[in-house]
Amino acid sequence: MSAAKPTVTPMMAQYLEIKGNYPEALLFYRMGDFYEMFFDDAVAASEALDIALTKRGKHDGEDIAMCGVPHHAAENYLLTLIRKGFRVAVCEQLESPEEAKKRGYKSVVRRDVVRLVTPGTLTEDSLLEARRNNFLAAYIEIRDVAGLAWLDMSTGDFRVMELSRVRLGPELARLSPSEIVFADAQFNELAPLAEEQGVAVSELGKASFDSEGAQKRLCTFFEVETLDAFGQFSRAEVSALGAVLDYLEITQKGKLPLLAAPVREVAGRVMQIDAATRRNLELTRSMQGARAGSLLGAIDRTLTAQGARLLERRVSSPSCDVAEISARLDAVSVGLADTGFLADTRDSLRHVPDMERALSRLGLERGGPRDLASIRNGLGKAGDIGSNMAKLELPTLLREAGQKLLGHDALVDLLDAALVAEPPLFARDGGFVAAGYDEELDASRALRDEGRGVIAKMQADYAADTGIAALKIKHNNVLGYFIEVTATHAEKMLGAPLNERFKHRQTTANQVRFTTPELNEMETRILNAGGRATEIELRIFGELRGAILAEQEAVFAATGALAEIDLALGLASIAREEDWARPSVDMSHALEISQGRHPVVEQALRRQGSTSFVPNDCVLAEDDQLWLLTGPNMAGKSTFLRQNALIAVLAQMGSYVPAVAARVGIVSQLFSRVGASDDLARGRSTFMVEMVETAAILNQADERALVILDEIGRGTATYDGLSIAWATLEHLHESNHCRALFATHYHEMTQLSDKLERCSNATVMVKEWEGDIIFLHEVRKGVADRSYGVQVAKLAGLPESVIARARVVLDALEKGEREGSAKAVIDDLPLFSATPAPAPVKAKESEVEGALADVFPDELTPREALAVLYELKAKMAK
Ligand SMILES: Nc1ncnc2c1ncn2[C@@H]1O[C@H](COP(=O)(O)OP(=O)(O)OP(=O)(O)O)[C@@H](O)[C@H]1O
Repeated sequence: MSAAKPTVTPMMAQYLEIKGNYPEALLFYRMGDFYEMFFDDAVAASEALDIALTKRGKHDGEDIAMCGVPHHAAENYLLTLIRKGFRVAVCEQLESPEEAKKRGYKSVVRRDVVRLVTPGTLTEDSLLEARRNNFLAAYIEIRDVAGLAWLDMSTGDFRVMELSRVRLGPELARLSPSEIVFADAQFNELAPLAEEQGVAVSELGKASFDSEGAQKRLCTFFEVETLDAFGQFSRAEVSALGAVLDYLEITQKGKLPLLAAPVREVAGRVMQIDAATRRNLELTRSMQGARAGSLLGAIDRTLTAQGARLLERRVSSPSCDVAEISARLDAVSVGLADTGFLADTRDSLRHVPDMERALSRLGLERGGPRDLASIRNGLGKAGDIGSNMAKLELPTLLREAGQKLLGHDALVDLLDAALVAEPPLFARDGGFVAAGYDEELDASRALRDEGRGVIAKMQADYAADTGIAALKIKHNNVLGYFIEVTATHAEKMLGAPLNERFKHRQTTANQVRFTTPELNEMETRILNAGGRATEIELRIFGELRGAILAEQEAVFAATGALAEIDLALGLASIAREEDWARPSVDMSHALEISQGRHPVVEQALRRQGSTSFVPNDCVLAEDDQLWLLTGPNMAGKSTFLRQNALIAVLAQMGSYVPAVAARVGIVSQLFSRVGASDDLARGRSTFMVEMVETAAILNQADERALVILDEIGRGTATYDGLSIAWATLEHLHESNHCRALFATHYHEMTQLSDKLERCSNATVMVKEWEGDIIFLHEVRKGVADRSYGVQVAKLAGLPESVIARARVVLDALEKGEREGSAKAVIDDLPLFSATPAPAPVKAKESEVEGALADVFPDELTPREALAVLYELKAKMAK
């Protein structure tokens, strides 16, 4: 007796075979109008998507878990799954069930995966953030050299650079790709580096990274004999570029997007900023991870998605090239000088859609009629902007950008003539080609619409002939057109003489359905006309798409130019709104900022309606490179430190800066560290993190570096901390020779300025008034007299008894220090409870308080209340 053979249905066999090729991904298996998932995929997806888990048949005697999502709503589900870290293999039906049946009664519909959806390979607007690039990267180490290539598939931007392992983290922080691909042999070692920064990791076999294969792949793709046409690439760079391309081939199943020729980025061309510094300075994300509250959020006045993406790239990668920076600044200055140009151009930019992404979807055969319309509208506006710019005297960057906007008239005219104003999303629905564009289409549409009119007339005639007023002609996908009456009229319709004319088709619970030969004939005519219309529209869609793709390079150039113009004018707008100044950028070692402000804090203070921001100077020069900043807590030390770093970033990205004047000698590396910030996620103690980060600075900072250190050393015991801070400052001065701003609470360190010739002291001023402190937020050369920590604690609402006790302990400690033995004095201190609470310092009653004491609000009329308010305000002003 043989054991019952496990039965696998042909469909399940097909499923298992396809799934076997994509073990890492969830398989979306198309069945009719649904994508179904089975087995473990179903369990994982139902949990991630919060949808019902059901069963379908058995496999090896076990129930098969199943869940599904409707095909038309798949994008939303895909988004959720990708966000939750899944990859999804989309498996479609490649033929209709009828076609399958022709091959034999039991044939299963042919299916295969048409696309592997991963975080780095998205192109749909609904799956992407419009204002951010979505990069896919590949990294490979070949001996001591590594190559990093990255690509935004939705815009076609393709870049590569050579680097060493230590630079991988900082570069990932700069680019923040969504996904990175490593070679399988290096995967385990490298994946944690990327995952630490929230980048999804994927692996590819050795062959994908093989430099010879990669070279061939790239040449074939770009249709060139050798890559030299694009520049000189090292082996590692070619490998990384080739791997990106291979990953696209694998995930897109051969349908490759439009890619710009690869551009080599040279190390040293942009300011190096590591991950911790980016976080700390909140360049593109605030500490909470949002765009709002970051430098990027505060300065973004761009109006197009492509402009916003360019802005983020610029903020992330400030330039080190003086000529490039000046060219960008020239462009911004035009926007400030010519307000008419600024306003007109920005009005047009407001209507420019995301052409970059529309173009890449069209390239991938994923586009729809709206993408055609985006190109039409975008190029149309581009033409307006371009011809306006052609009339003006403009600096090089804007002049060249303006030229790229022109010359698209033929394409715009074609699209204008062919498309309706607001086309539908999907080509298959038809209705996007404008009337009058194609004669045959117009004729088919007329026939189809006429047919619909004839049906309406038929319904009226049948109702009259049968005497059944409620008779209707309806349509569904199963029966096509049919005549429907309620069950109450069934007898009449089924009996003579009507049964001669009306053929019964279906009886449902409440209705009976019929047809007639005339109706059948009409239906065929309508279907043919409708089908023909759709066919023609799809053909026209293909032609329009072809016409756009034939000019893809010029269209890409136009989108790039629009981004550049939008960015320059966006920066001009913020400079105007916030009264910023044009920085002078040169190759000196200066950082001279006159009346600088912190762009984000200044805006926040204004929003809160509190005091206005106090501007401050910072003058670092060849002979005064290090400022040691002391001052009470809350005085504004951190704000001052950061604002100077941000001004350097802004200046070098080509923006005006929040200051009255600024001179920035190119900063090649920017470091910013704050003492004792927690990094529990990485499992390192606070102090350890602080030291690891400080070590990185001391080992790397060169003469062009700008280093911002905020209370380094505070994470450990006082004397250890002081010693480390001391030695760090000495090292910066003696070995790194870089510019640095160093904030500390260790007043002992202020003596260092006597010893270190290029180091000086600065302090943030406060005023003491009747036992309280008033923050002036003014930075001056000199030394803070003390910390005022106790006063700040009082402001924070520490209990009065604790404040009093702290004062006593502080006095004793200071006295001990003066007398050389803190311990002896502390031993003499009476215990907490024994300390008599000193009488609270009674502040003198102010004039306003005196006047207020005499006011009884309940007895005032509104007018009197207003008068009192004016009076009080006048007293305050005295
Ligand atoms: N120049 C300024 N003008 C107006 N307000 C300021 C200025 N600088 C700082 N502030 C305000 O003071 C607050 C404290 O500033 P900041 O955190 O820089 O102080 P700090 O000296 O670094 O304090 P701590 O030593 O406690 O870290 C800020 O949140 C800001 O609202």
